[in-house]
Order: sequence, then structure tokens, then C-alpha cells
Amino acid sequence: MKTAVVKCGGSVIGELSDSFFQSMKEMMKNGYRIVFVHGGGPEINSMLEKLHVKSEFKDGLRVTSKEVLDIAELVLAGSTNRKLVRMLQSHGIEAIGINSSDHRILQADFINQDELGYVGDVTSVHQEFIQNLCEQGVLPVLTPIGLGPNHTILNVNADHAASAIAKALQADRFLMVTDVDGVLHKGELLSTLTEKEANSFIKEGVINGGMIPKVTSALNAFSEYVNHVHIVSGKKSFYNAGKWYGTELTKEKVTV
Ligand SMILES: Nc1ncnc2c1ncn2[C@@H]1O[C@H](COP(=O)(O)OP(=O)(O)O)[C@@H](O)[C@H]1O
Ligand SMILES: CC(=O)N[C@@H](CCC(=O)OP(=O)(O)O)C(=O)O
Repeated sequence: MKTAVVKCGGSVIGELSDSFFQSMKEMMKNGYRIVFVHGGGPEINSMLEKLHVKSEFKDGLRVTSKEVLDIAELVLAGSTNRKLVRMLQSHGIEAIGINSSDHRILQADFINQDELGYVGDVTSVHQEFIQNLCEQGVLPVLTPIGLGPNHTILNVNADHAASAIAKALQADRFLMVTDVDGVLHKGELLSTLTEKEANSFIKEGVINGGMIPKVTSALNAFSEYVNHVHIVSGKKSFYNAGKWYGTELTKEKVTV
């Protein structure tokens, strides 16, 4: 069996297509066990607006007061996670939703409490438990909420959380699902991207906004254990007849 970690961004959760779920099923048919990790940034934003709570981002991370943390957990665990589990089940995929501070699925530590508040980075992943669920044929759907020191919970950027999980599970593939076809350059899809190109595109501003944590997390997971990392769209098929779509990270440029 092969393992794949699929991170689904909040930008596309409401727009996931039938072809996306078909690609998931095709992966499973071809021997992949899938672990799902999700974001929910836009849904958190609209709940914060409804409740008239202000929040800001610093370097792509949400500055998270105690009040913002409670709302982020409420939305991620109470709404986004539930919706995804139901969508998977309606497409015939047996899934279980878990808030990742439960059972120490994700342990995290503050990044910089003074500047960012309750924001964490993953320090450990309960990989045996995740693997056990997969072995039972249940697809785990995980929030990016980690258990911090002294029983606090911490808000973890979902790209960072997924990257840490992919590394801990030594996943054969790591897919980052978003609302665009992959990494674009002047409107054209880049089918491959090397680390060097990614760094210069970030410097030049070609890669900006939410694509920055995605590409840096993708690069971060791209290791001796995780050899295949893709950034793909959730609006269409990303895998069909053994072919992968979107942008794949490569060590060096592939010439075709
Ligand atoms: N070079 C790029 N190629 C593609 N998308 C980019 C690029 N630079 C910035 N983006 C933006 O990144 C967005 C995806 O990031 P984000 O909205 O945070 O997604 P998610 O919720 O899936 O994590 C795209 O919708 C696009 O607006
Ligand atoms: C610390 C931090 O920024 N946490 C994110 C967690 C959700 C997330 O990352 O969602 P997307 O994948 O949709 O961006 C947040 O509060 O928005």
C-alpha cells in the first residue's frame, strides 16, 4: 500500500467537483491510502465578519487571539470538517472527521506568541493512530488545530499542518488541492517547478499571497521520504488513467 496526504484548501472546499472525488477513488483503486487535511480560511473569515471580530494576517498567518482561536476551532471542527466528511461519504468514501488536538494527532508549539498569539507549528504527529484508521479502511479527515503546551490549542496554517503530516507518514505523494490549476506564470500552468524556480518566482512576486505558504510547505515536505508533491485544482480531475495534472515539484527541470 502507498500513502497519500491530500490537503484541501478552504478556497475550494465549496467547489469540489465530482471529477475531483473520482480522482480520489481512482487513487484508492490504485493502492493509495489517503489522509485528508483541510483548511477553511475563507469560512473563518466570514464567521469573524458575522461576529464583528477583526483579524489580520502576518506573513500568511492569522494573528489569533483567544477569541479568534475559539471561532477558528468552531468553524474548522464544527462546520468545514463535517461538510468534507459528508461530501466524501456521499461519493462512497468511508471517512471519519477528527479535530487534530484530539488524541494528540497534532502536537504544536507557539511560533511567536507576542506577535501571532495562539498560532503554532507542528512538533509531532501521532502517525500510528492515523495509520491504524487507514488500515481499517477509514479515511481520516483532519483539522489544522494542534494541541499546544499546558492544554492550550493552537491554530496551525493548514499547508504547514499537511506538510508535517506528509513527512511524518513518509507519504508517497503529497497533494495540495486549491482553487487554481496549479502554479501559474503569466497565466500559463507550470507542469513542473524546481526549488530554484520556486524561490525566484517568490522573490519576483510571480508566486504571491496564499500560494507562498503552499509552495514553501510543498518544498518543505519534498524530502527523501516524500518524492512526489503536486499542487492541483479541486474543481476538476487531478488524476486519471495514471496521469497526474497540475504542477509537480521536481528536483531538476524535466525536459520533454
Ligand atoms: N503564481 C501563482 N499561481 C497560482 N496561484 C497564485 C499564484 N500566486 C498567487 N496565487 C494565488 O494563490 C491562491 C491559492 O491560495 P489560497 O487562496 O491561500 O488557497 P487555499 O485556500 O487553497 O490554501 C490562488 O487562488 C491565487 O489567487
Ligand atoms: C495560523 C493560520 O493562519 N491558520 C489558518 C488555518 C486555516 C487554513 O490554513 O485554511 P486555508 O488552507 O484555507 O488557508 C487560518 O486561521 O486561516
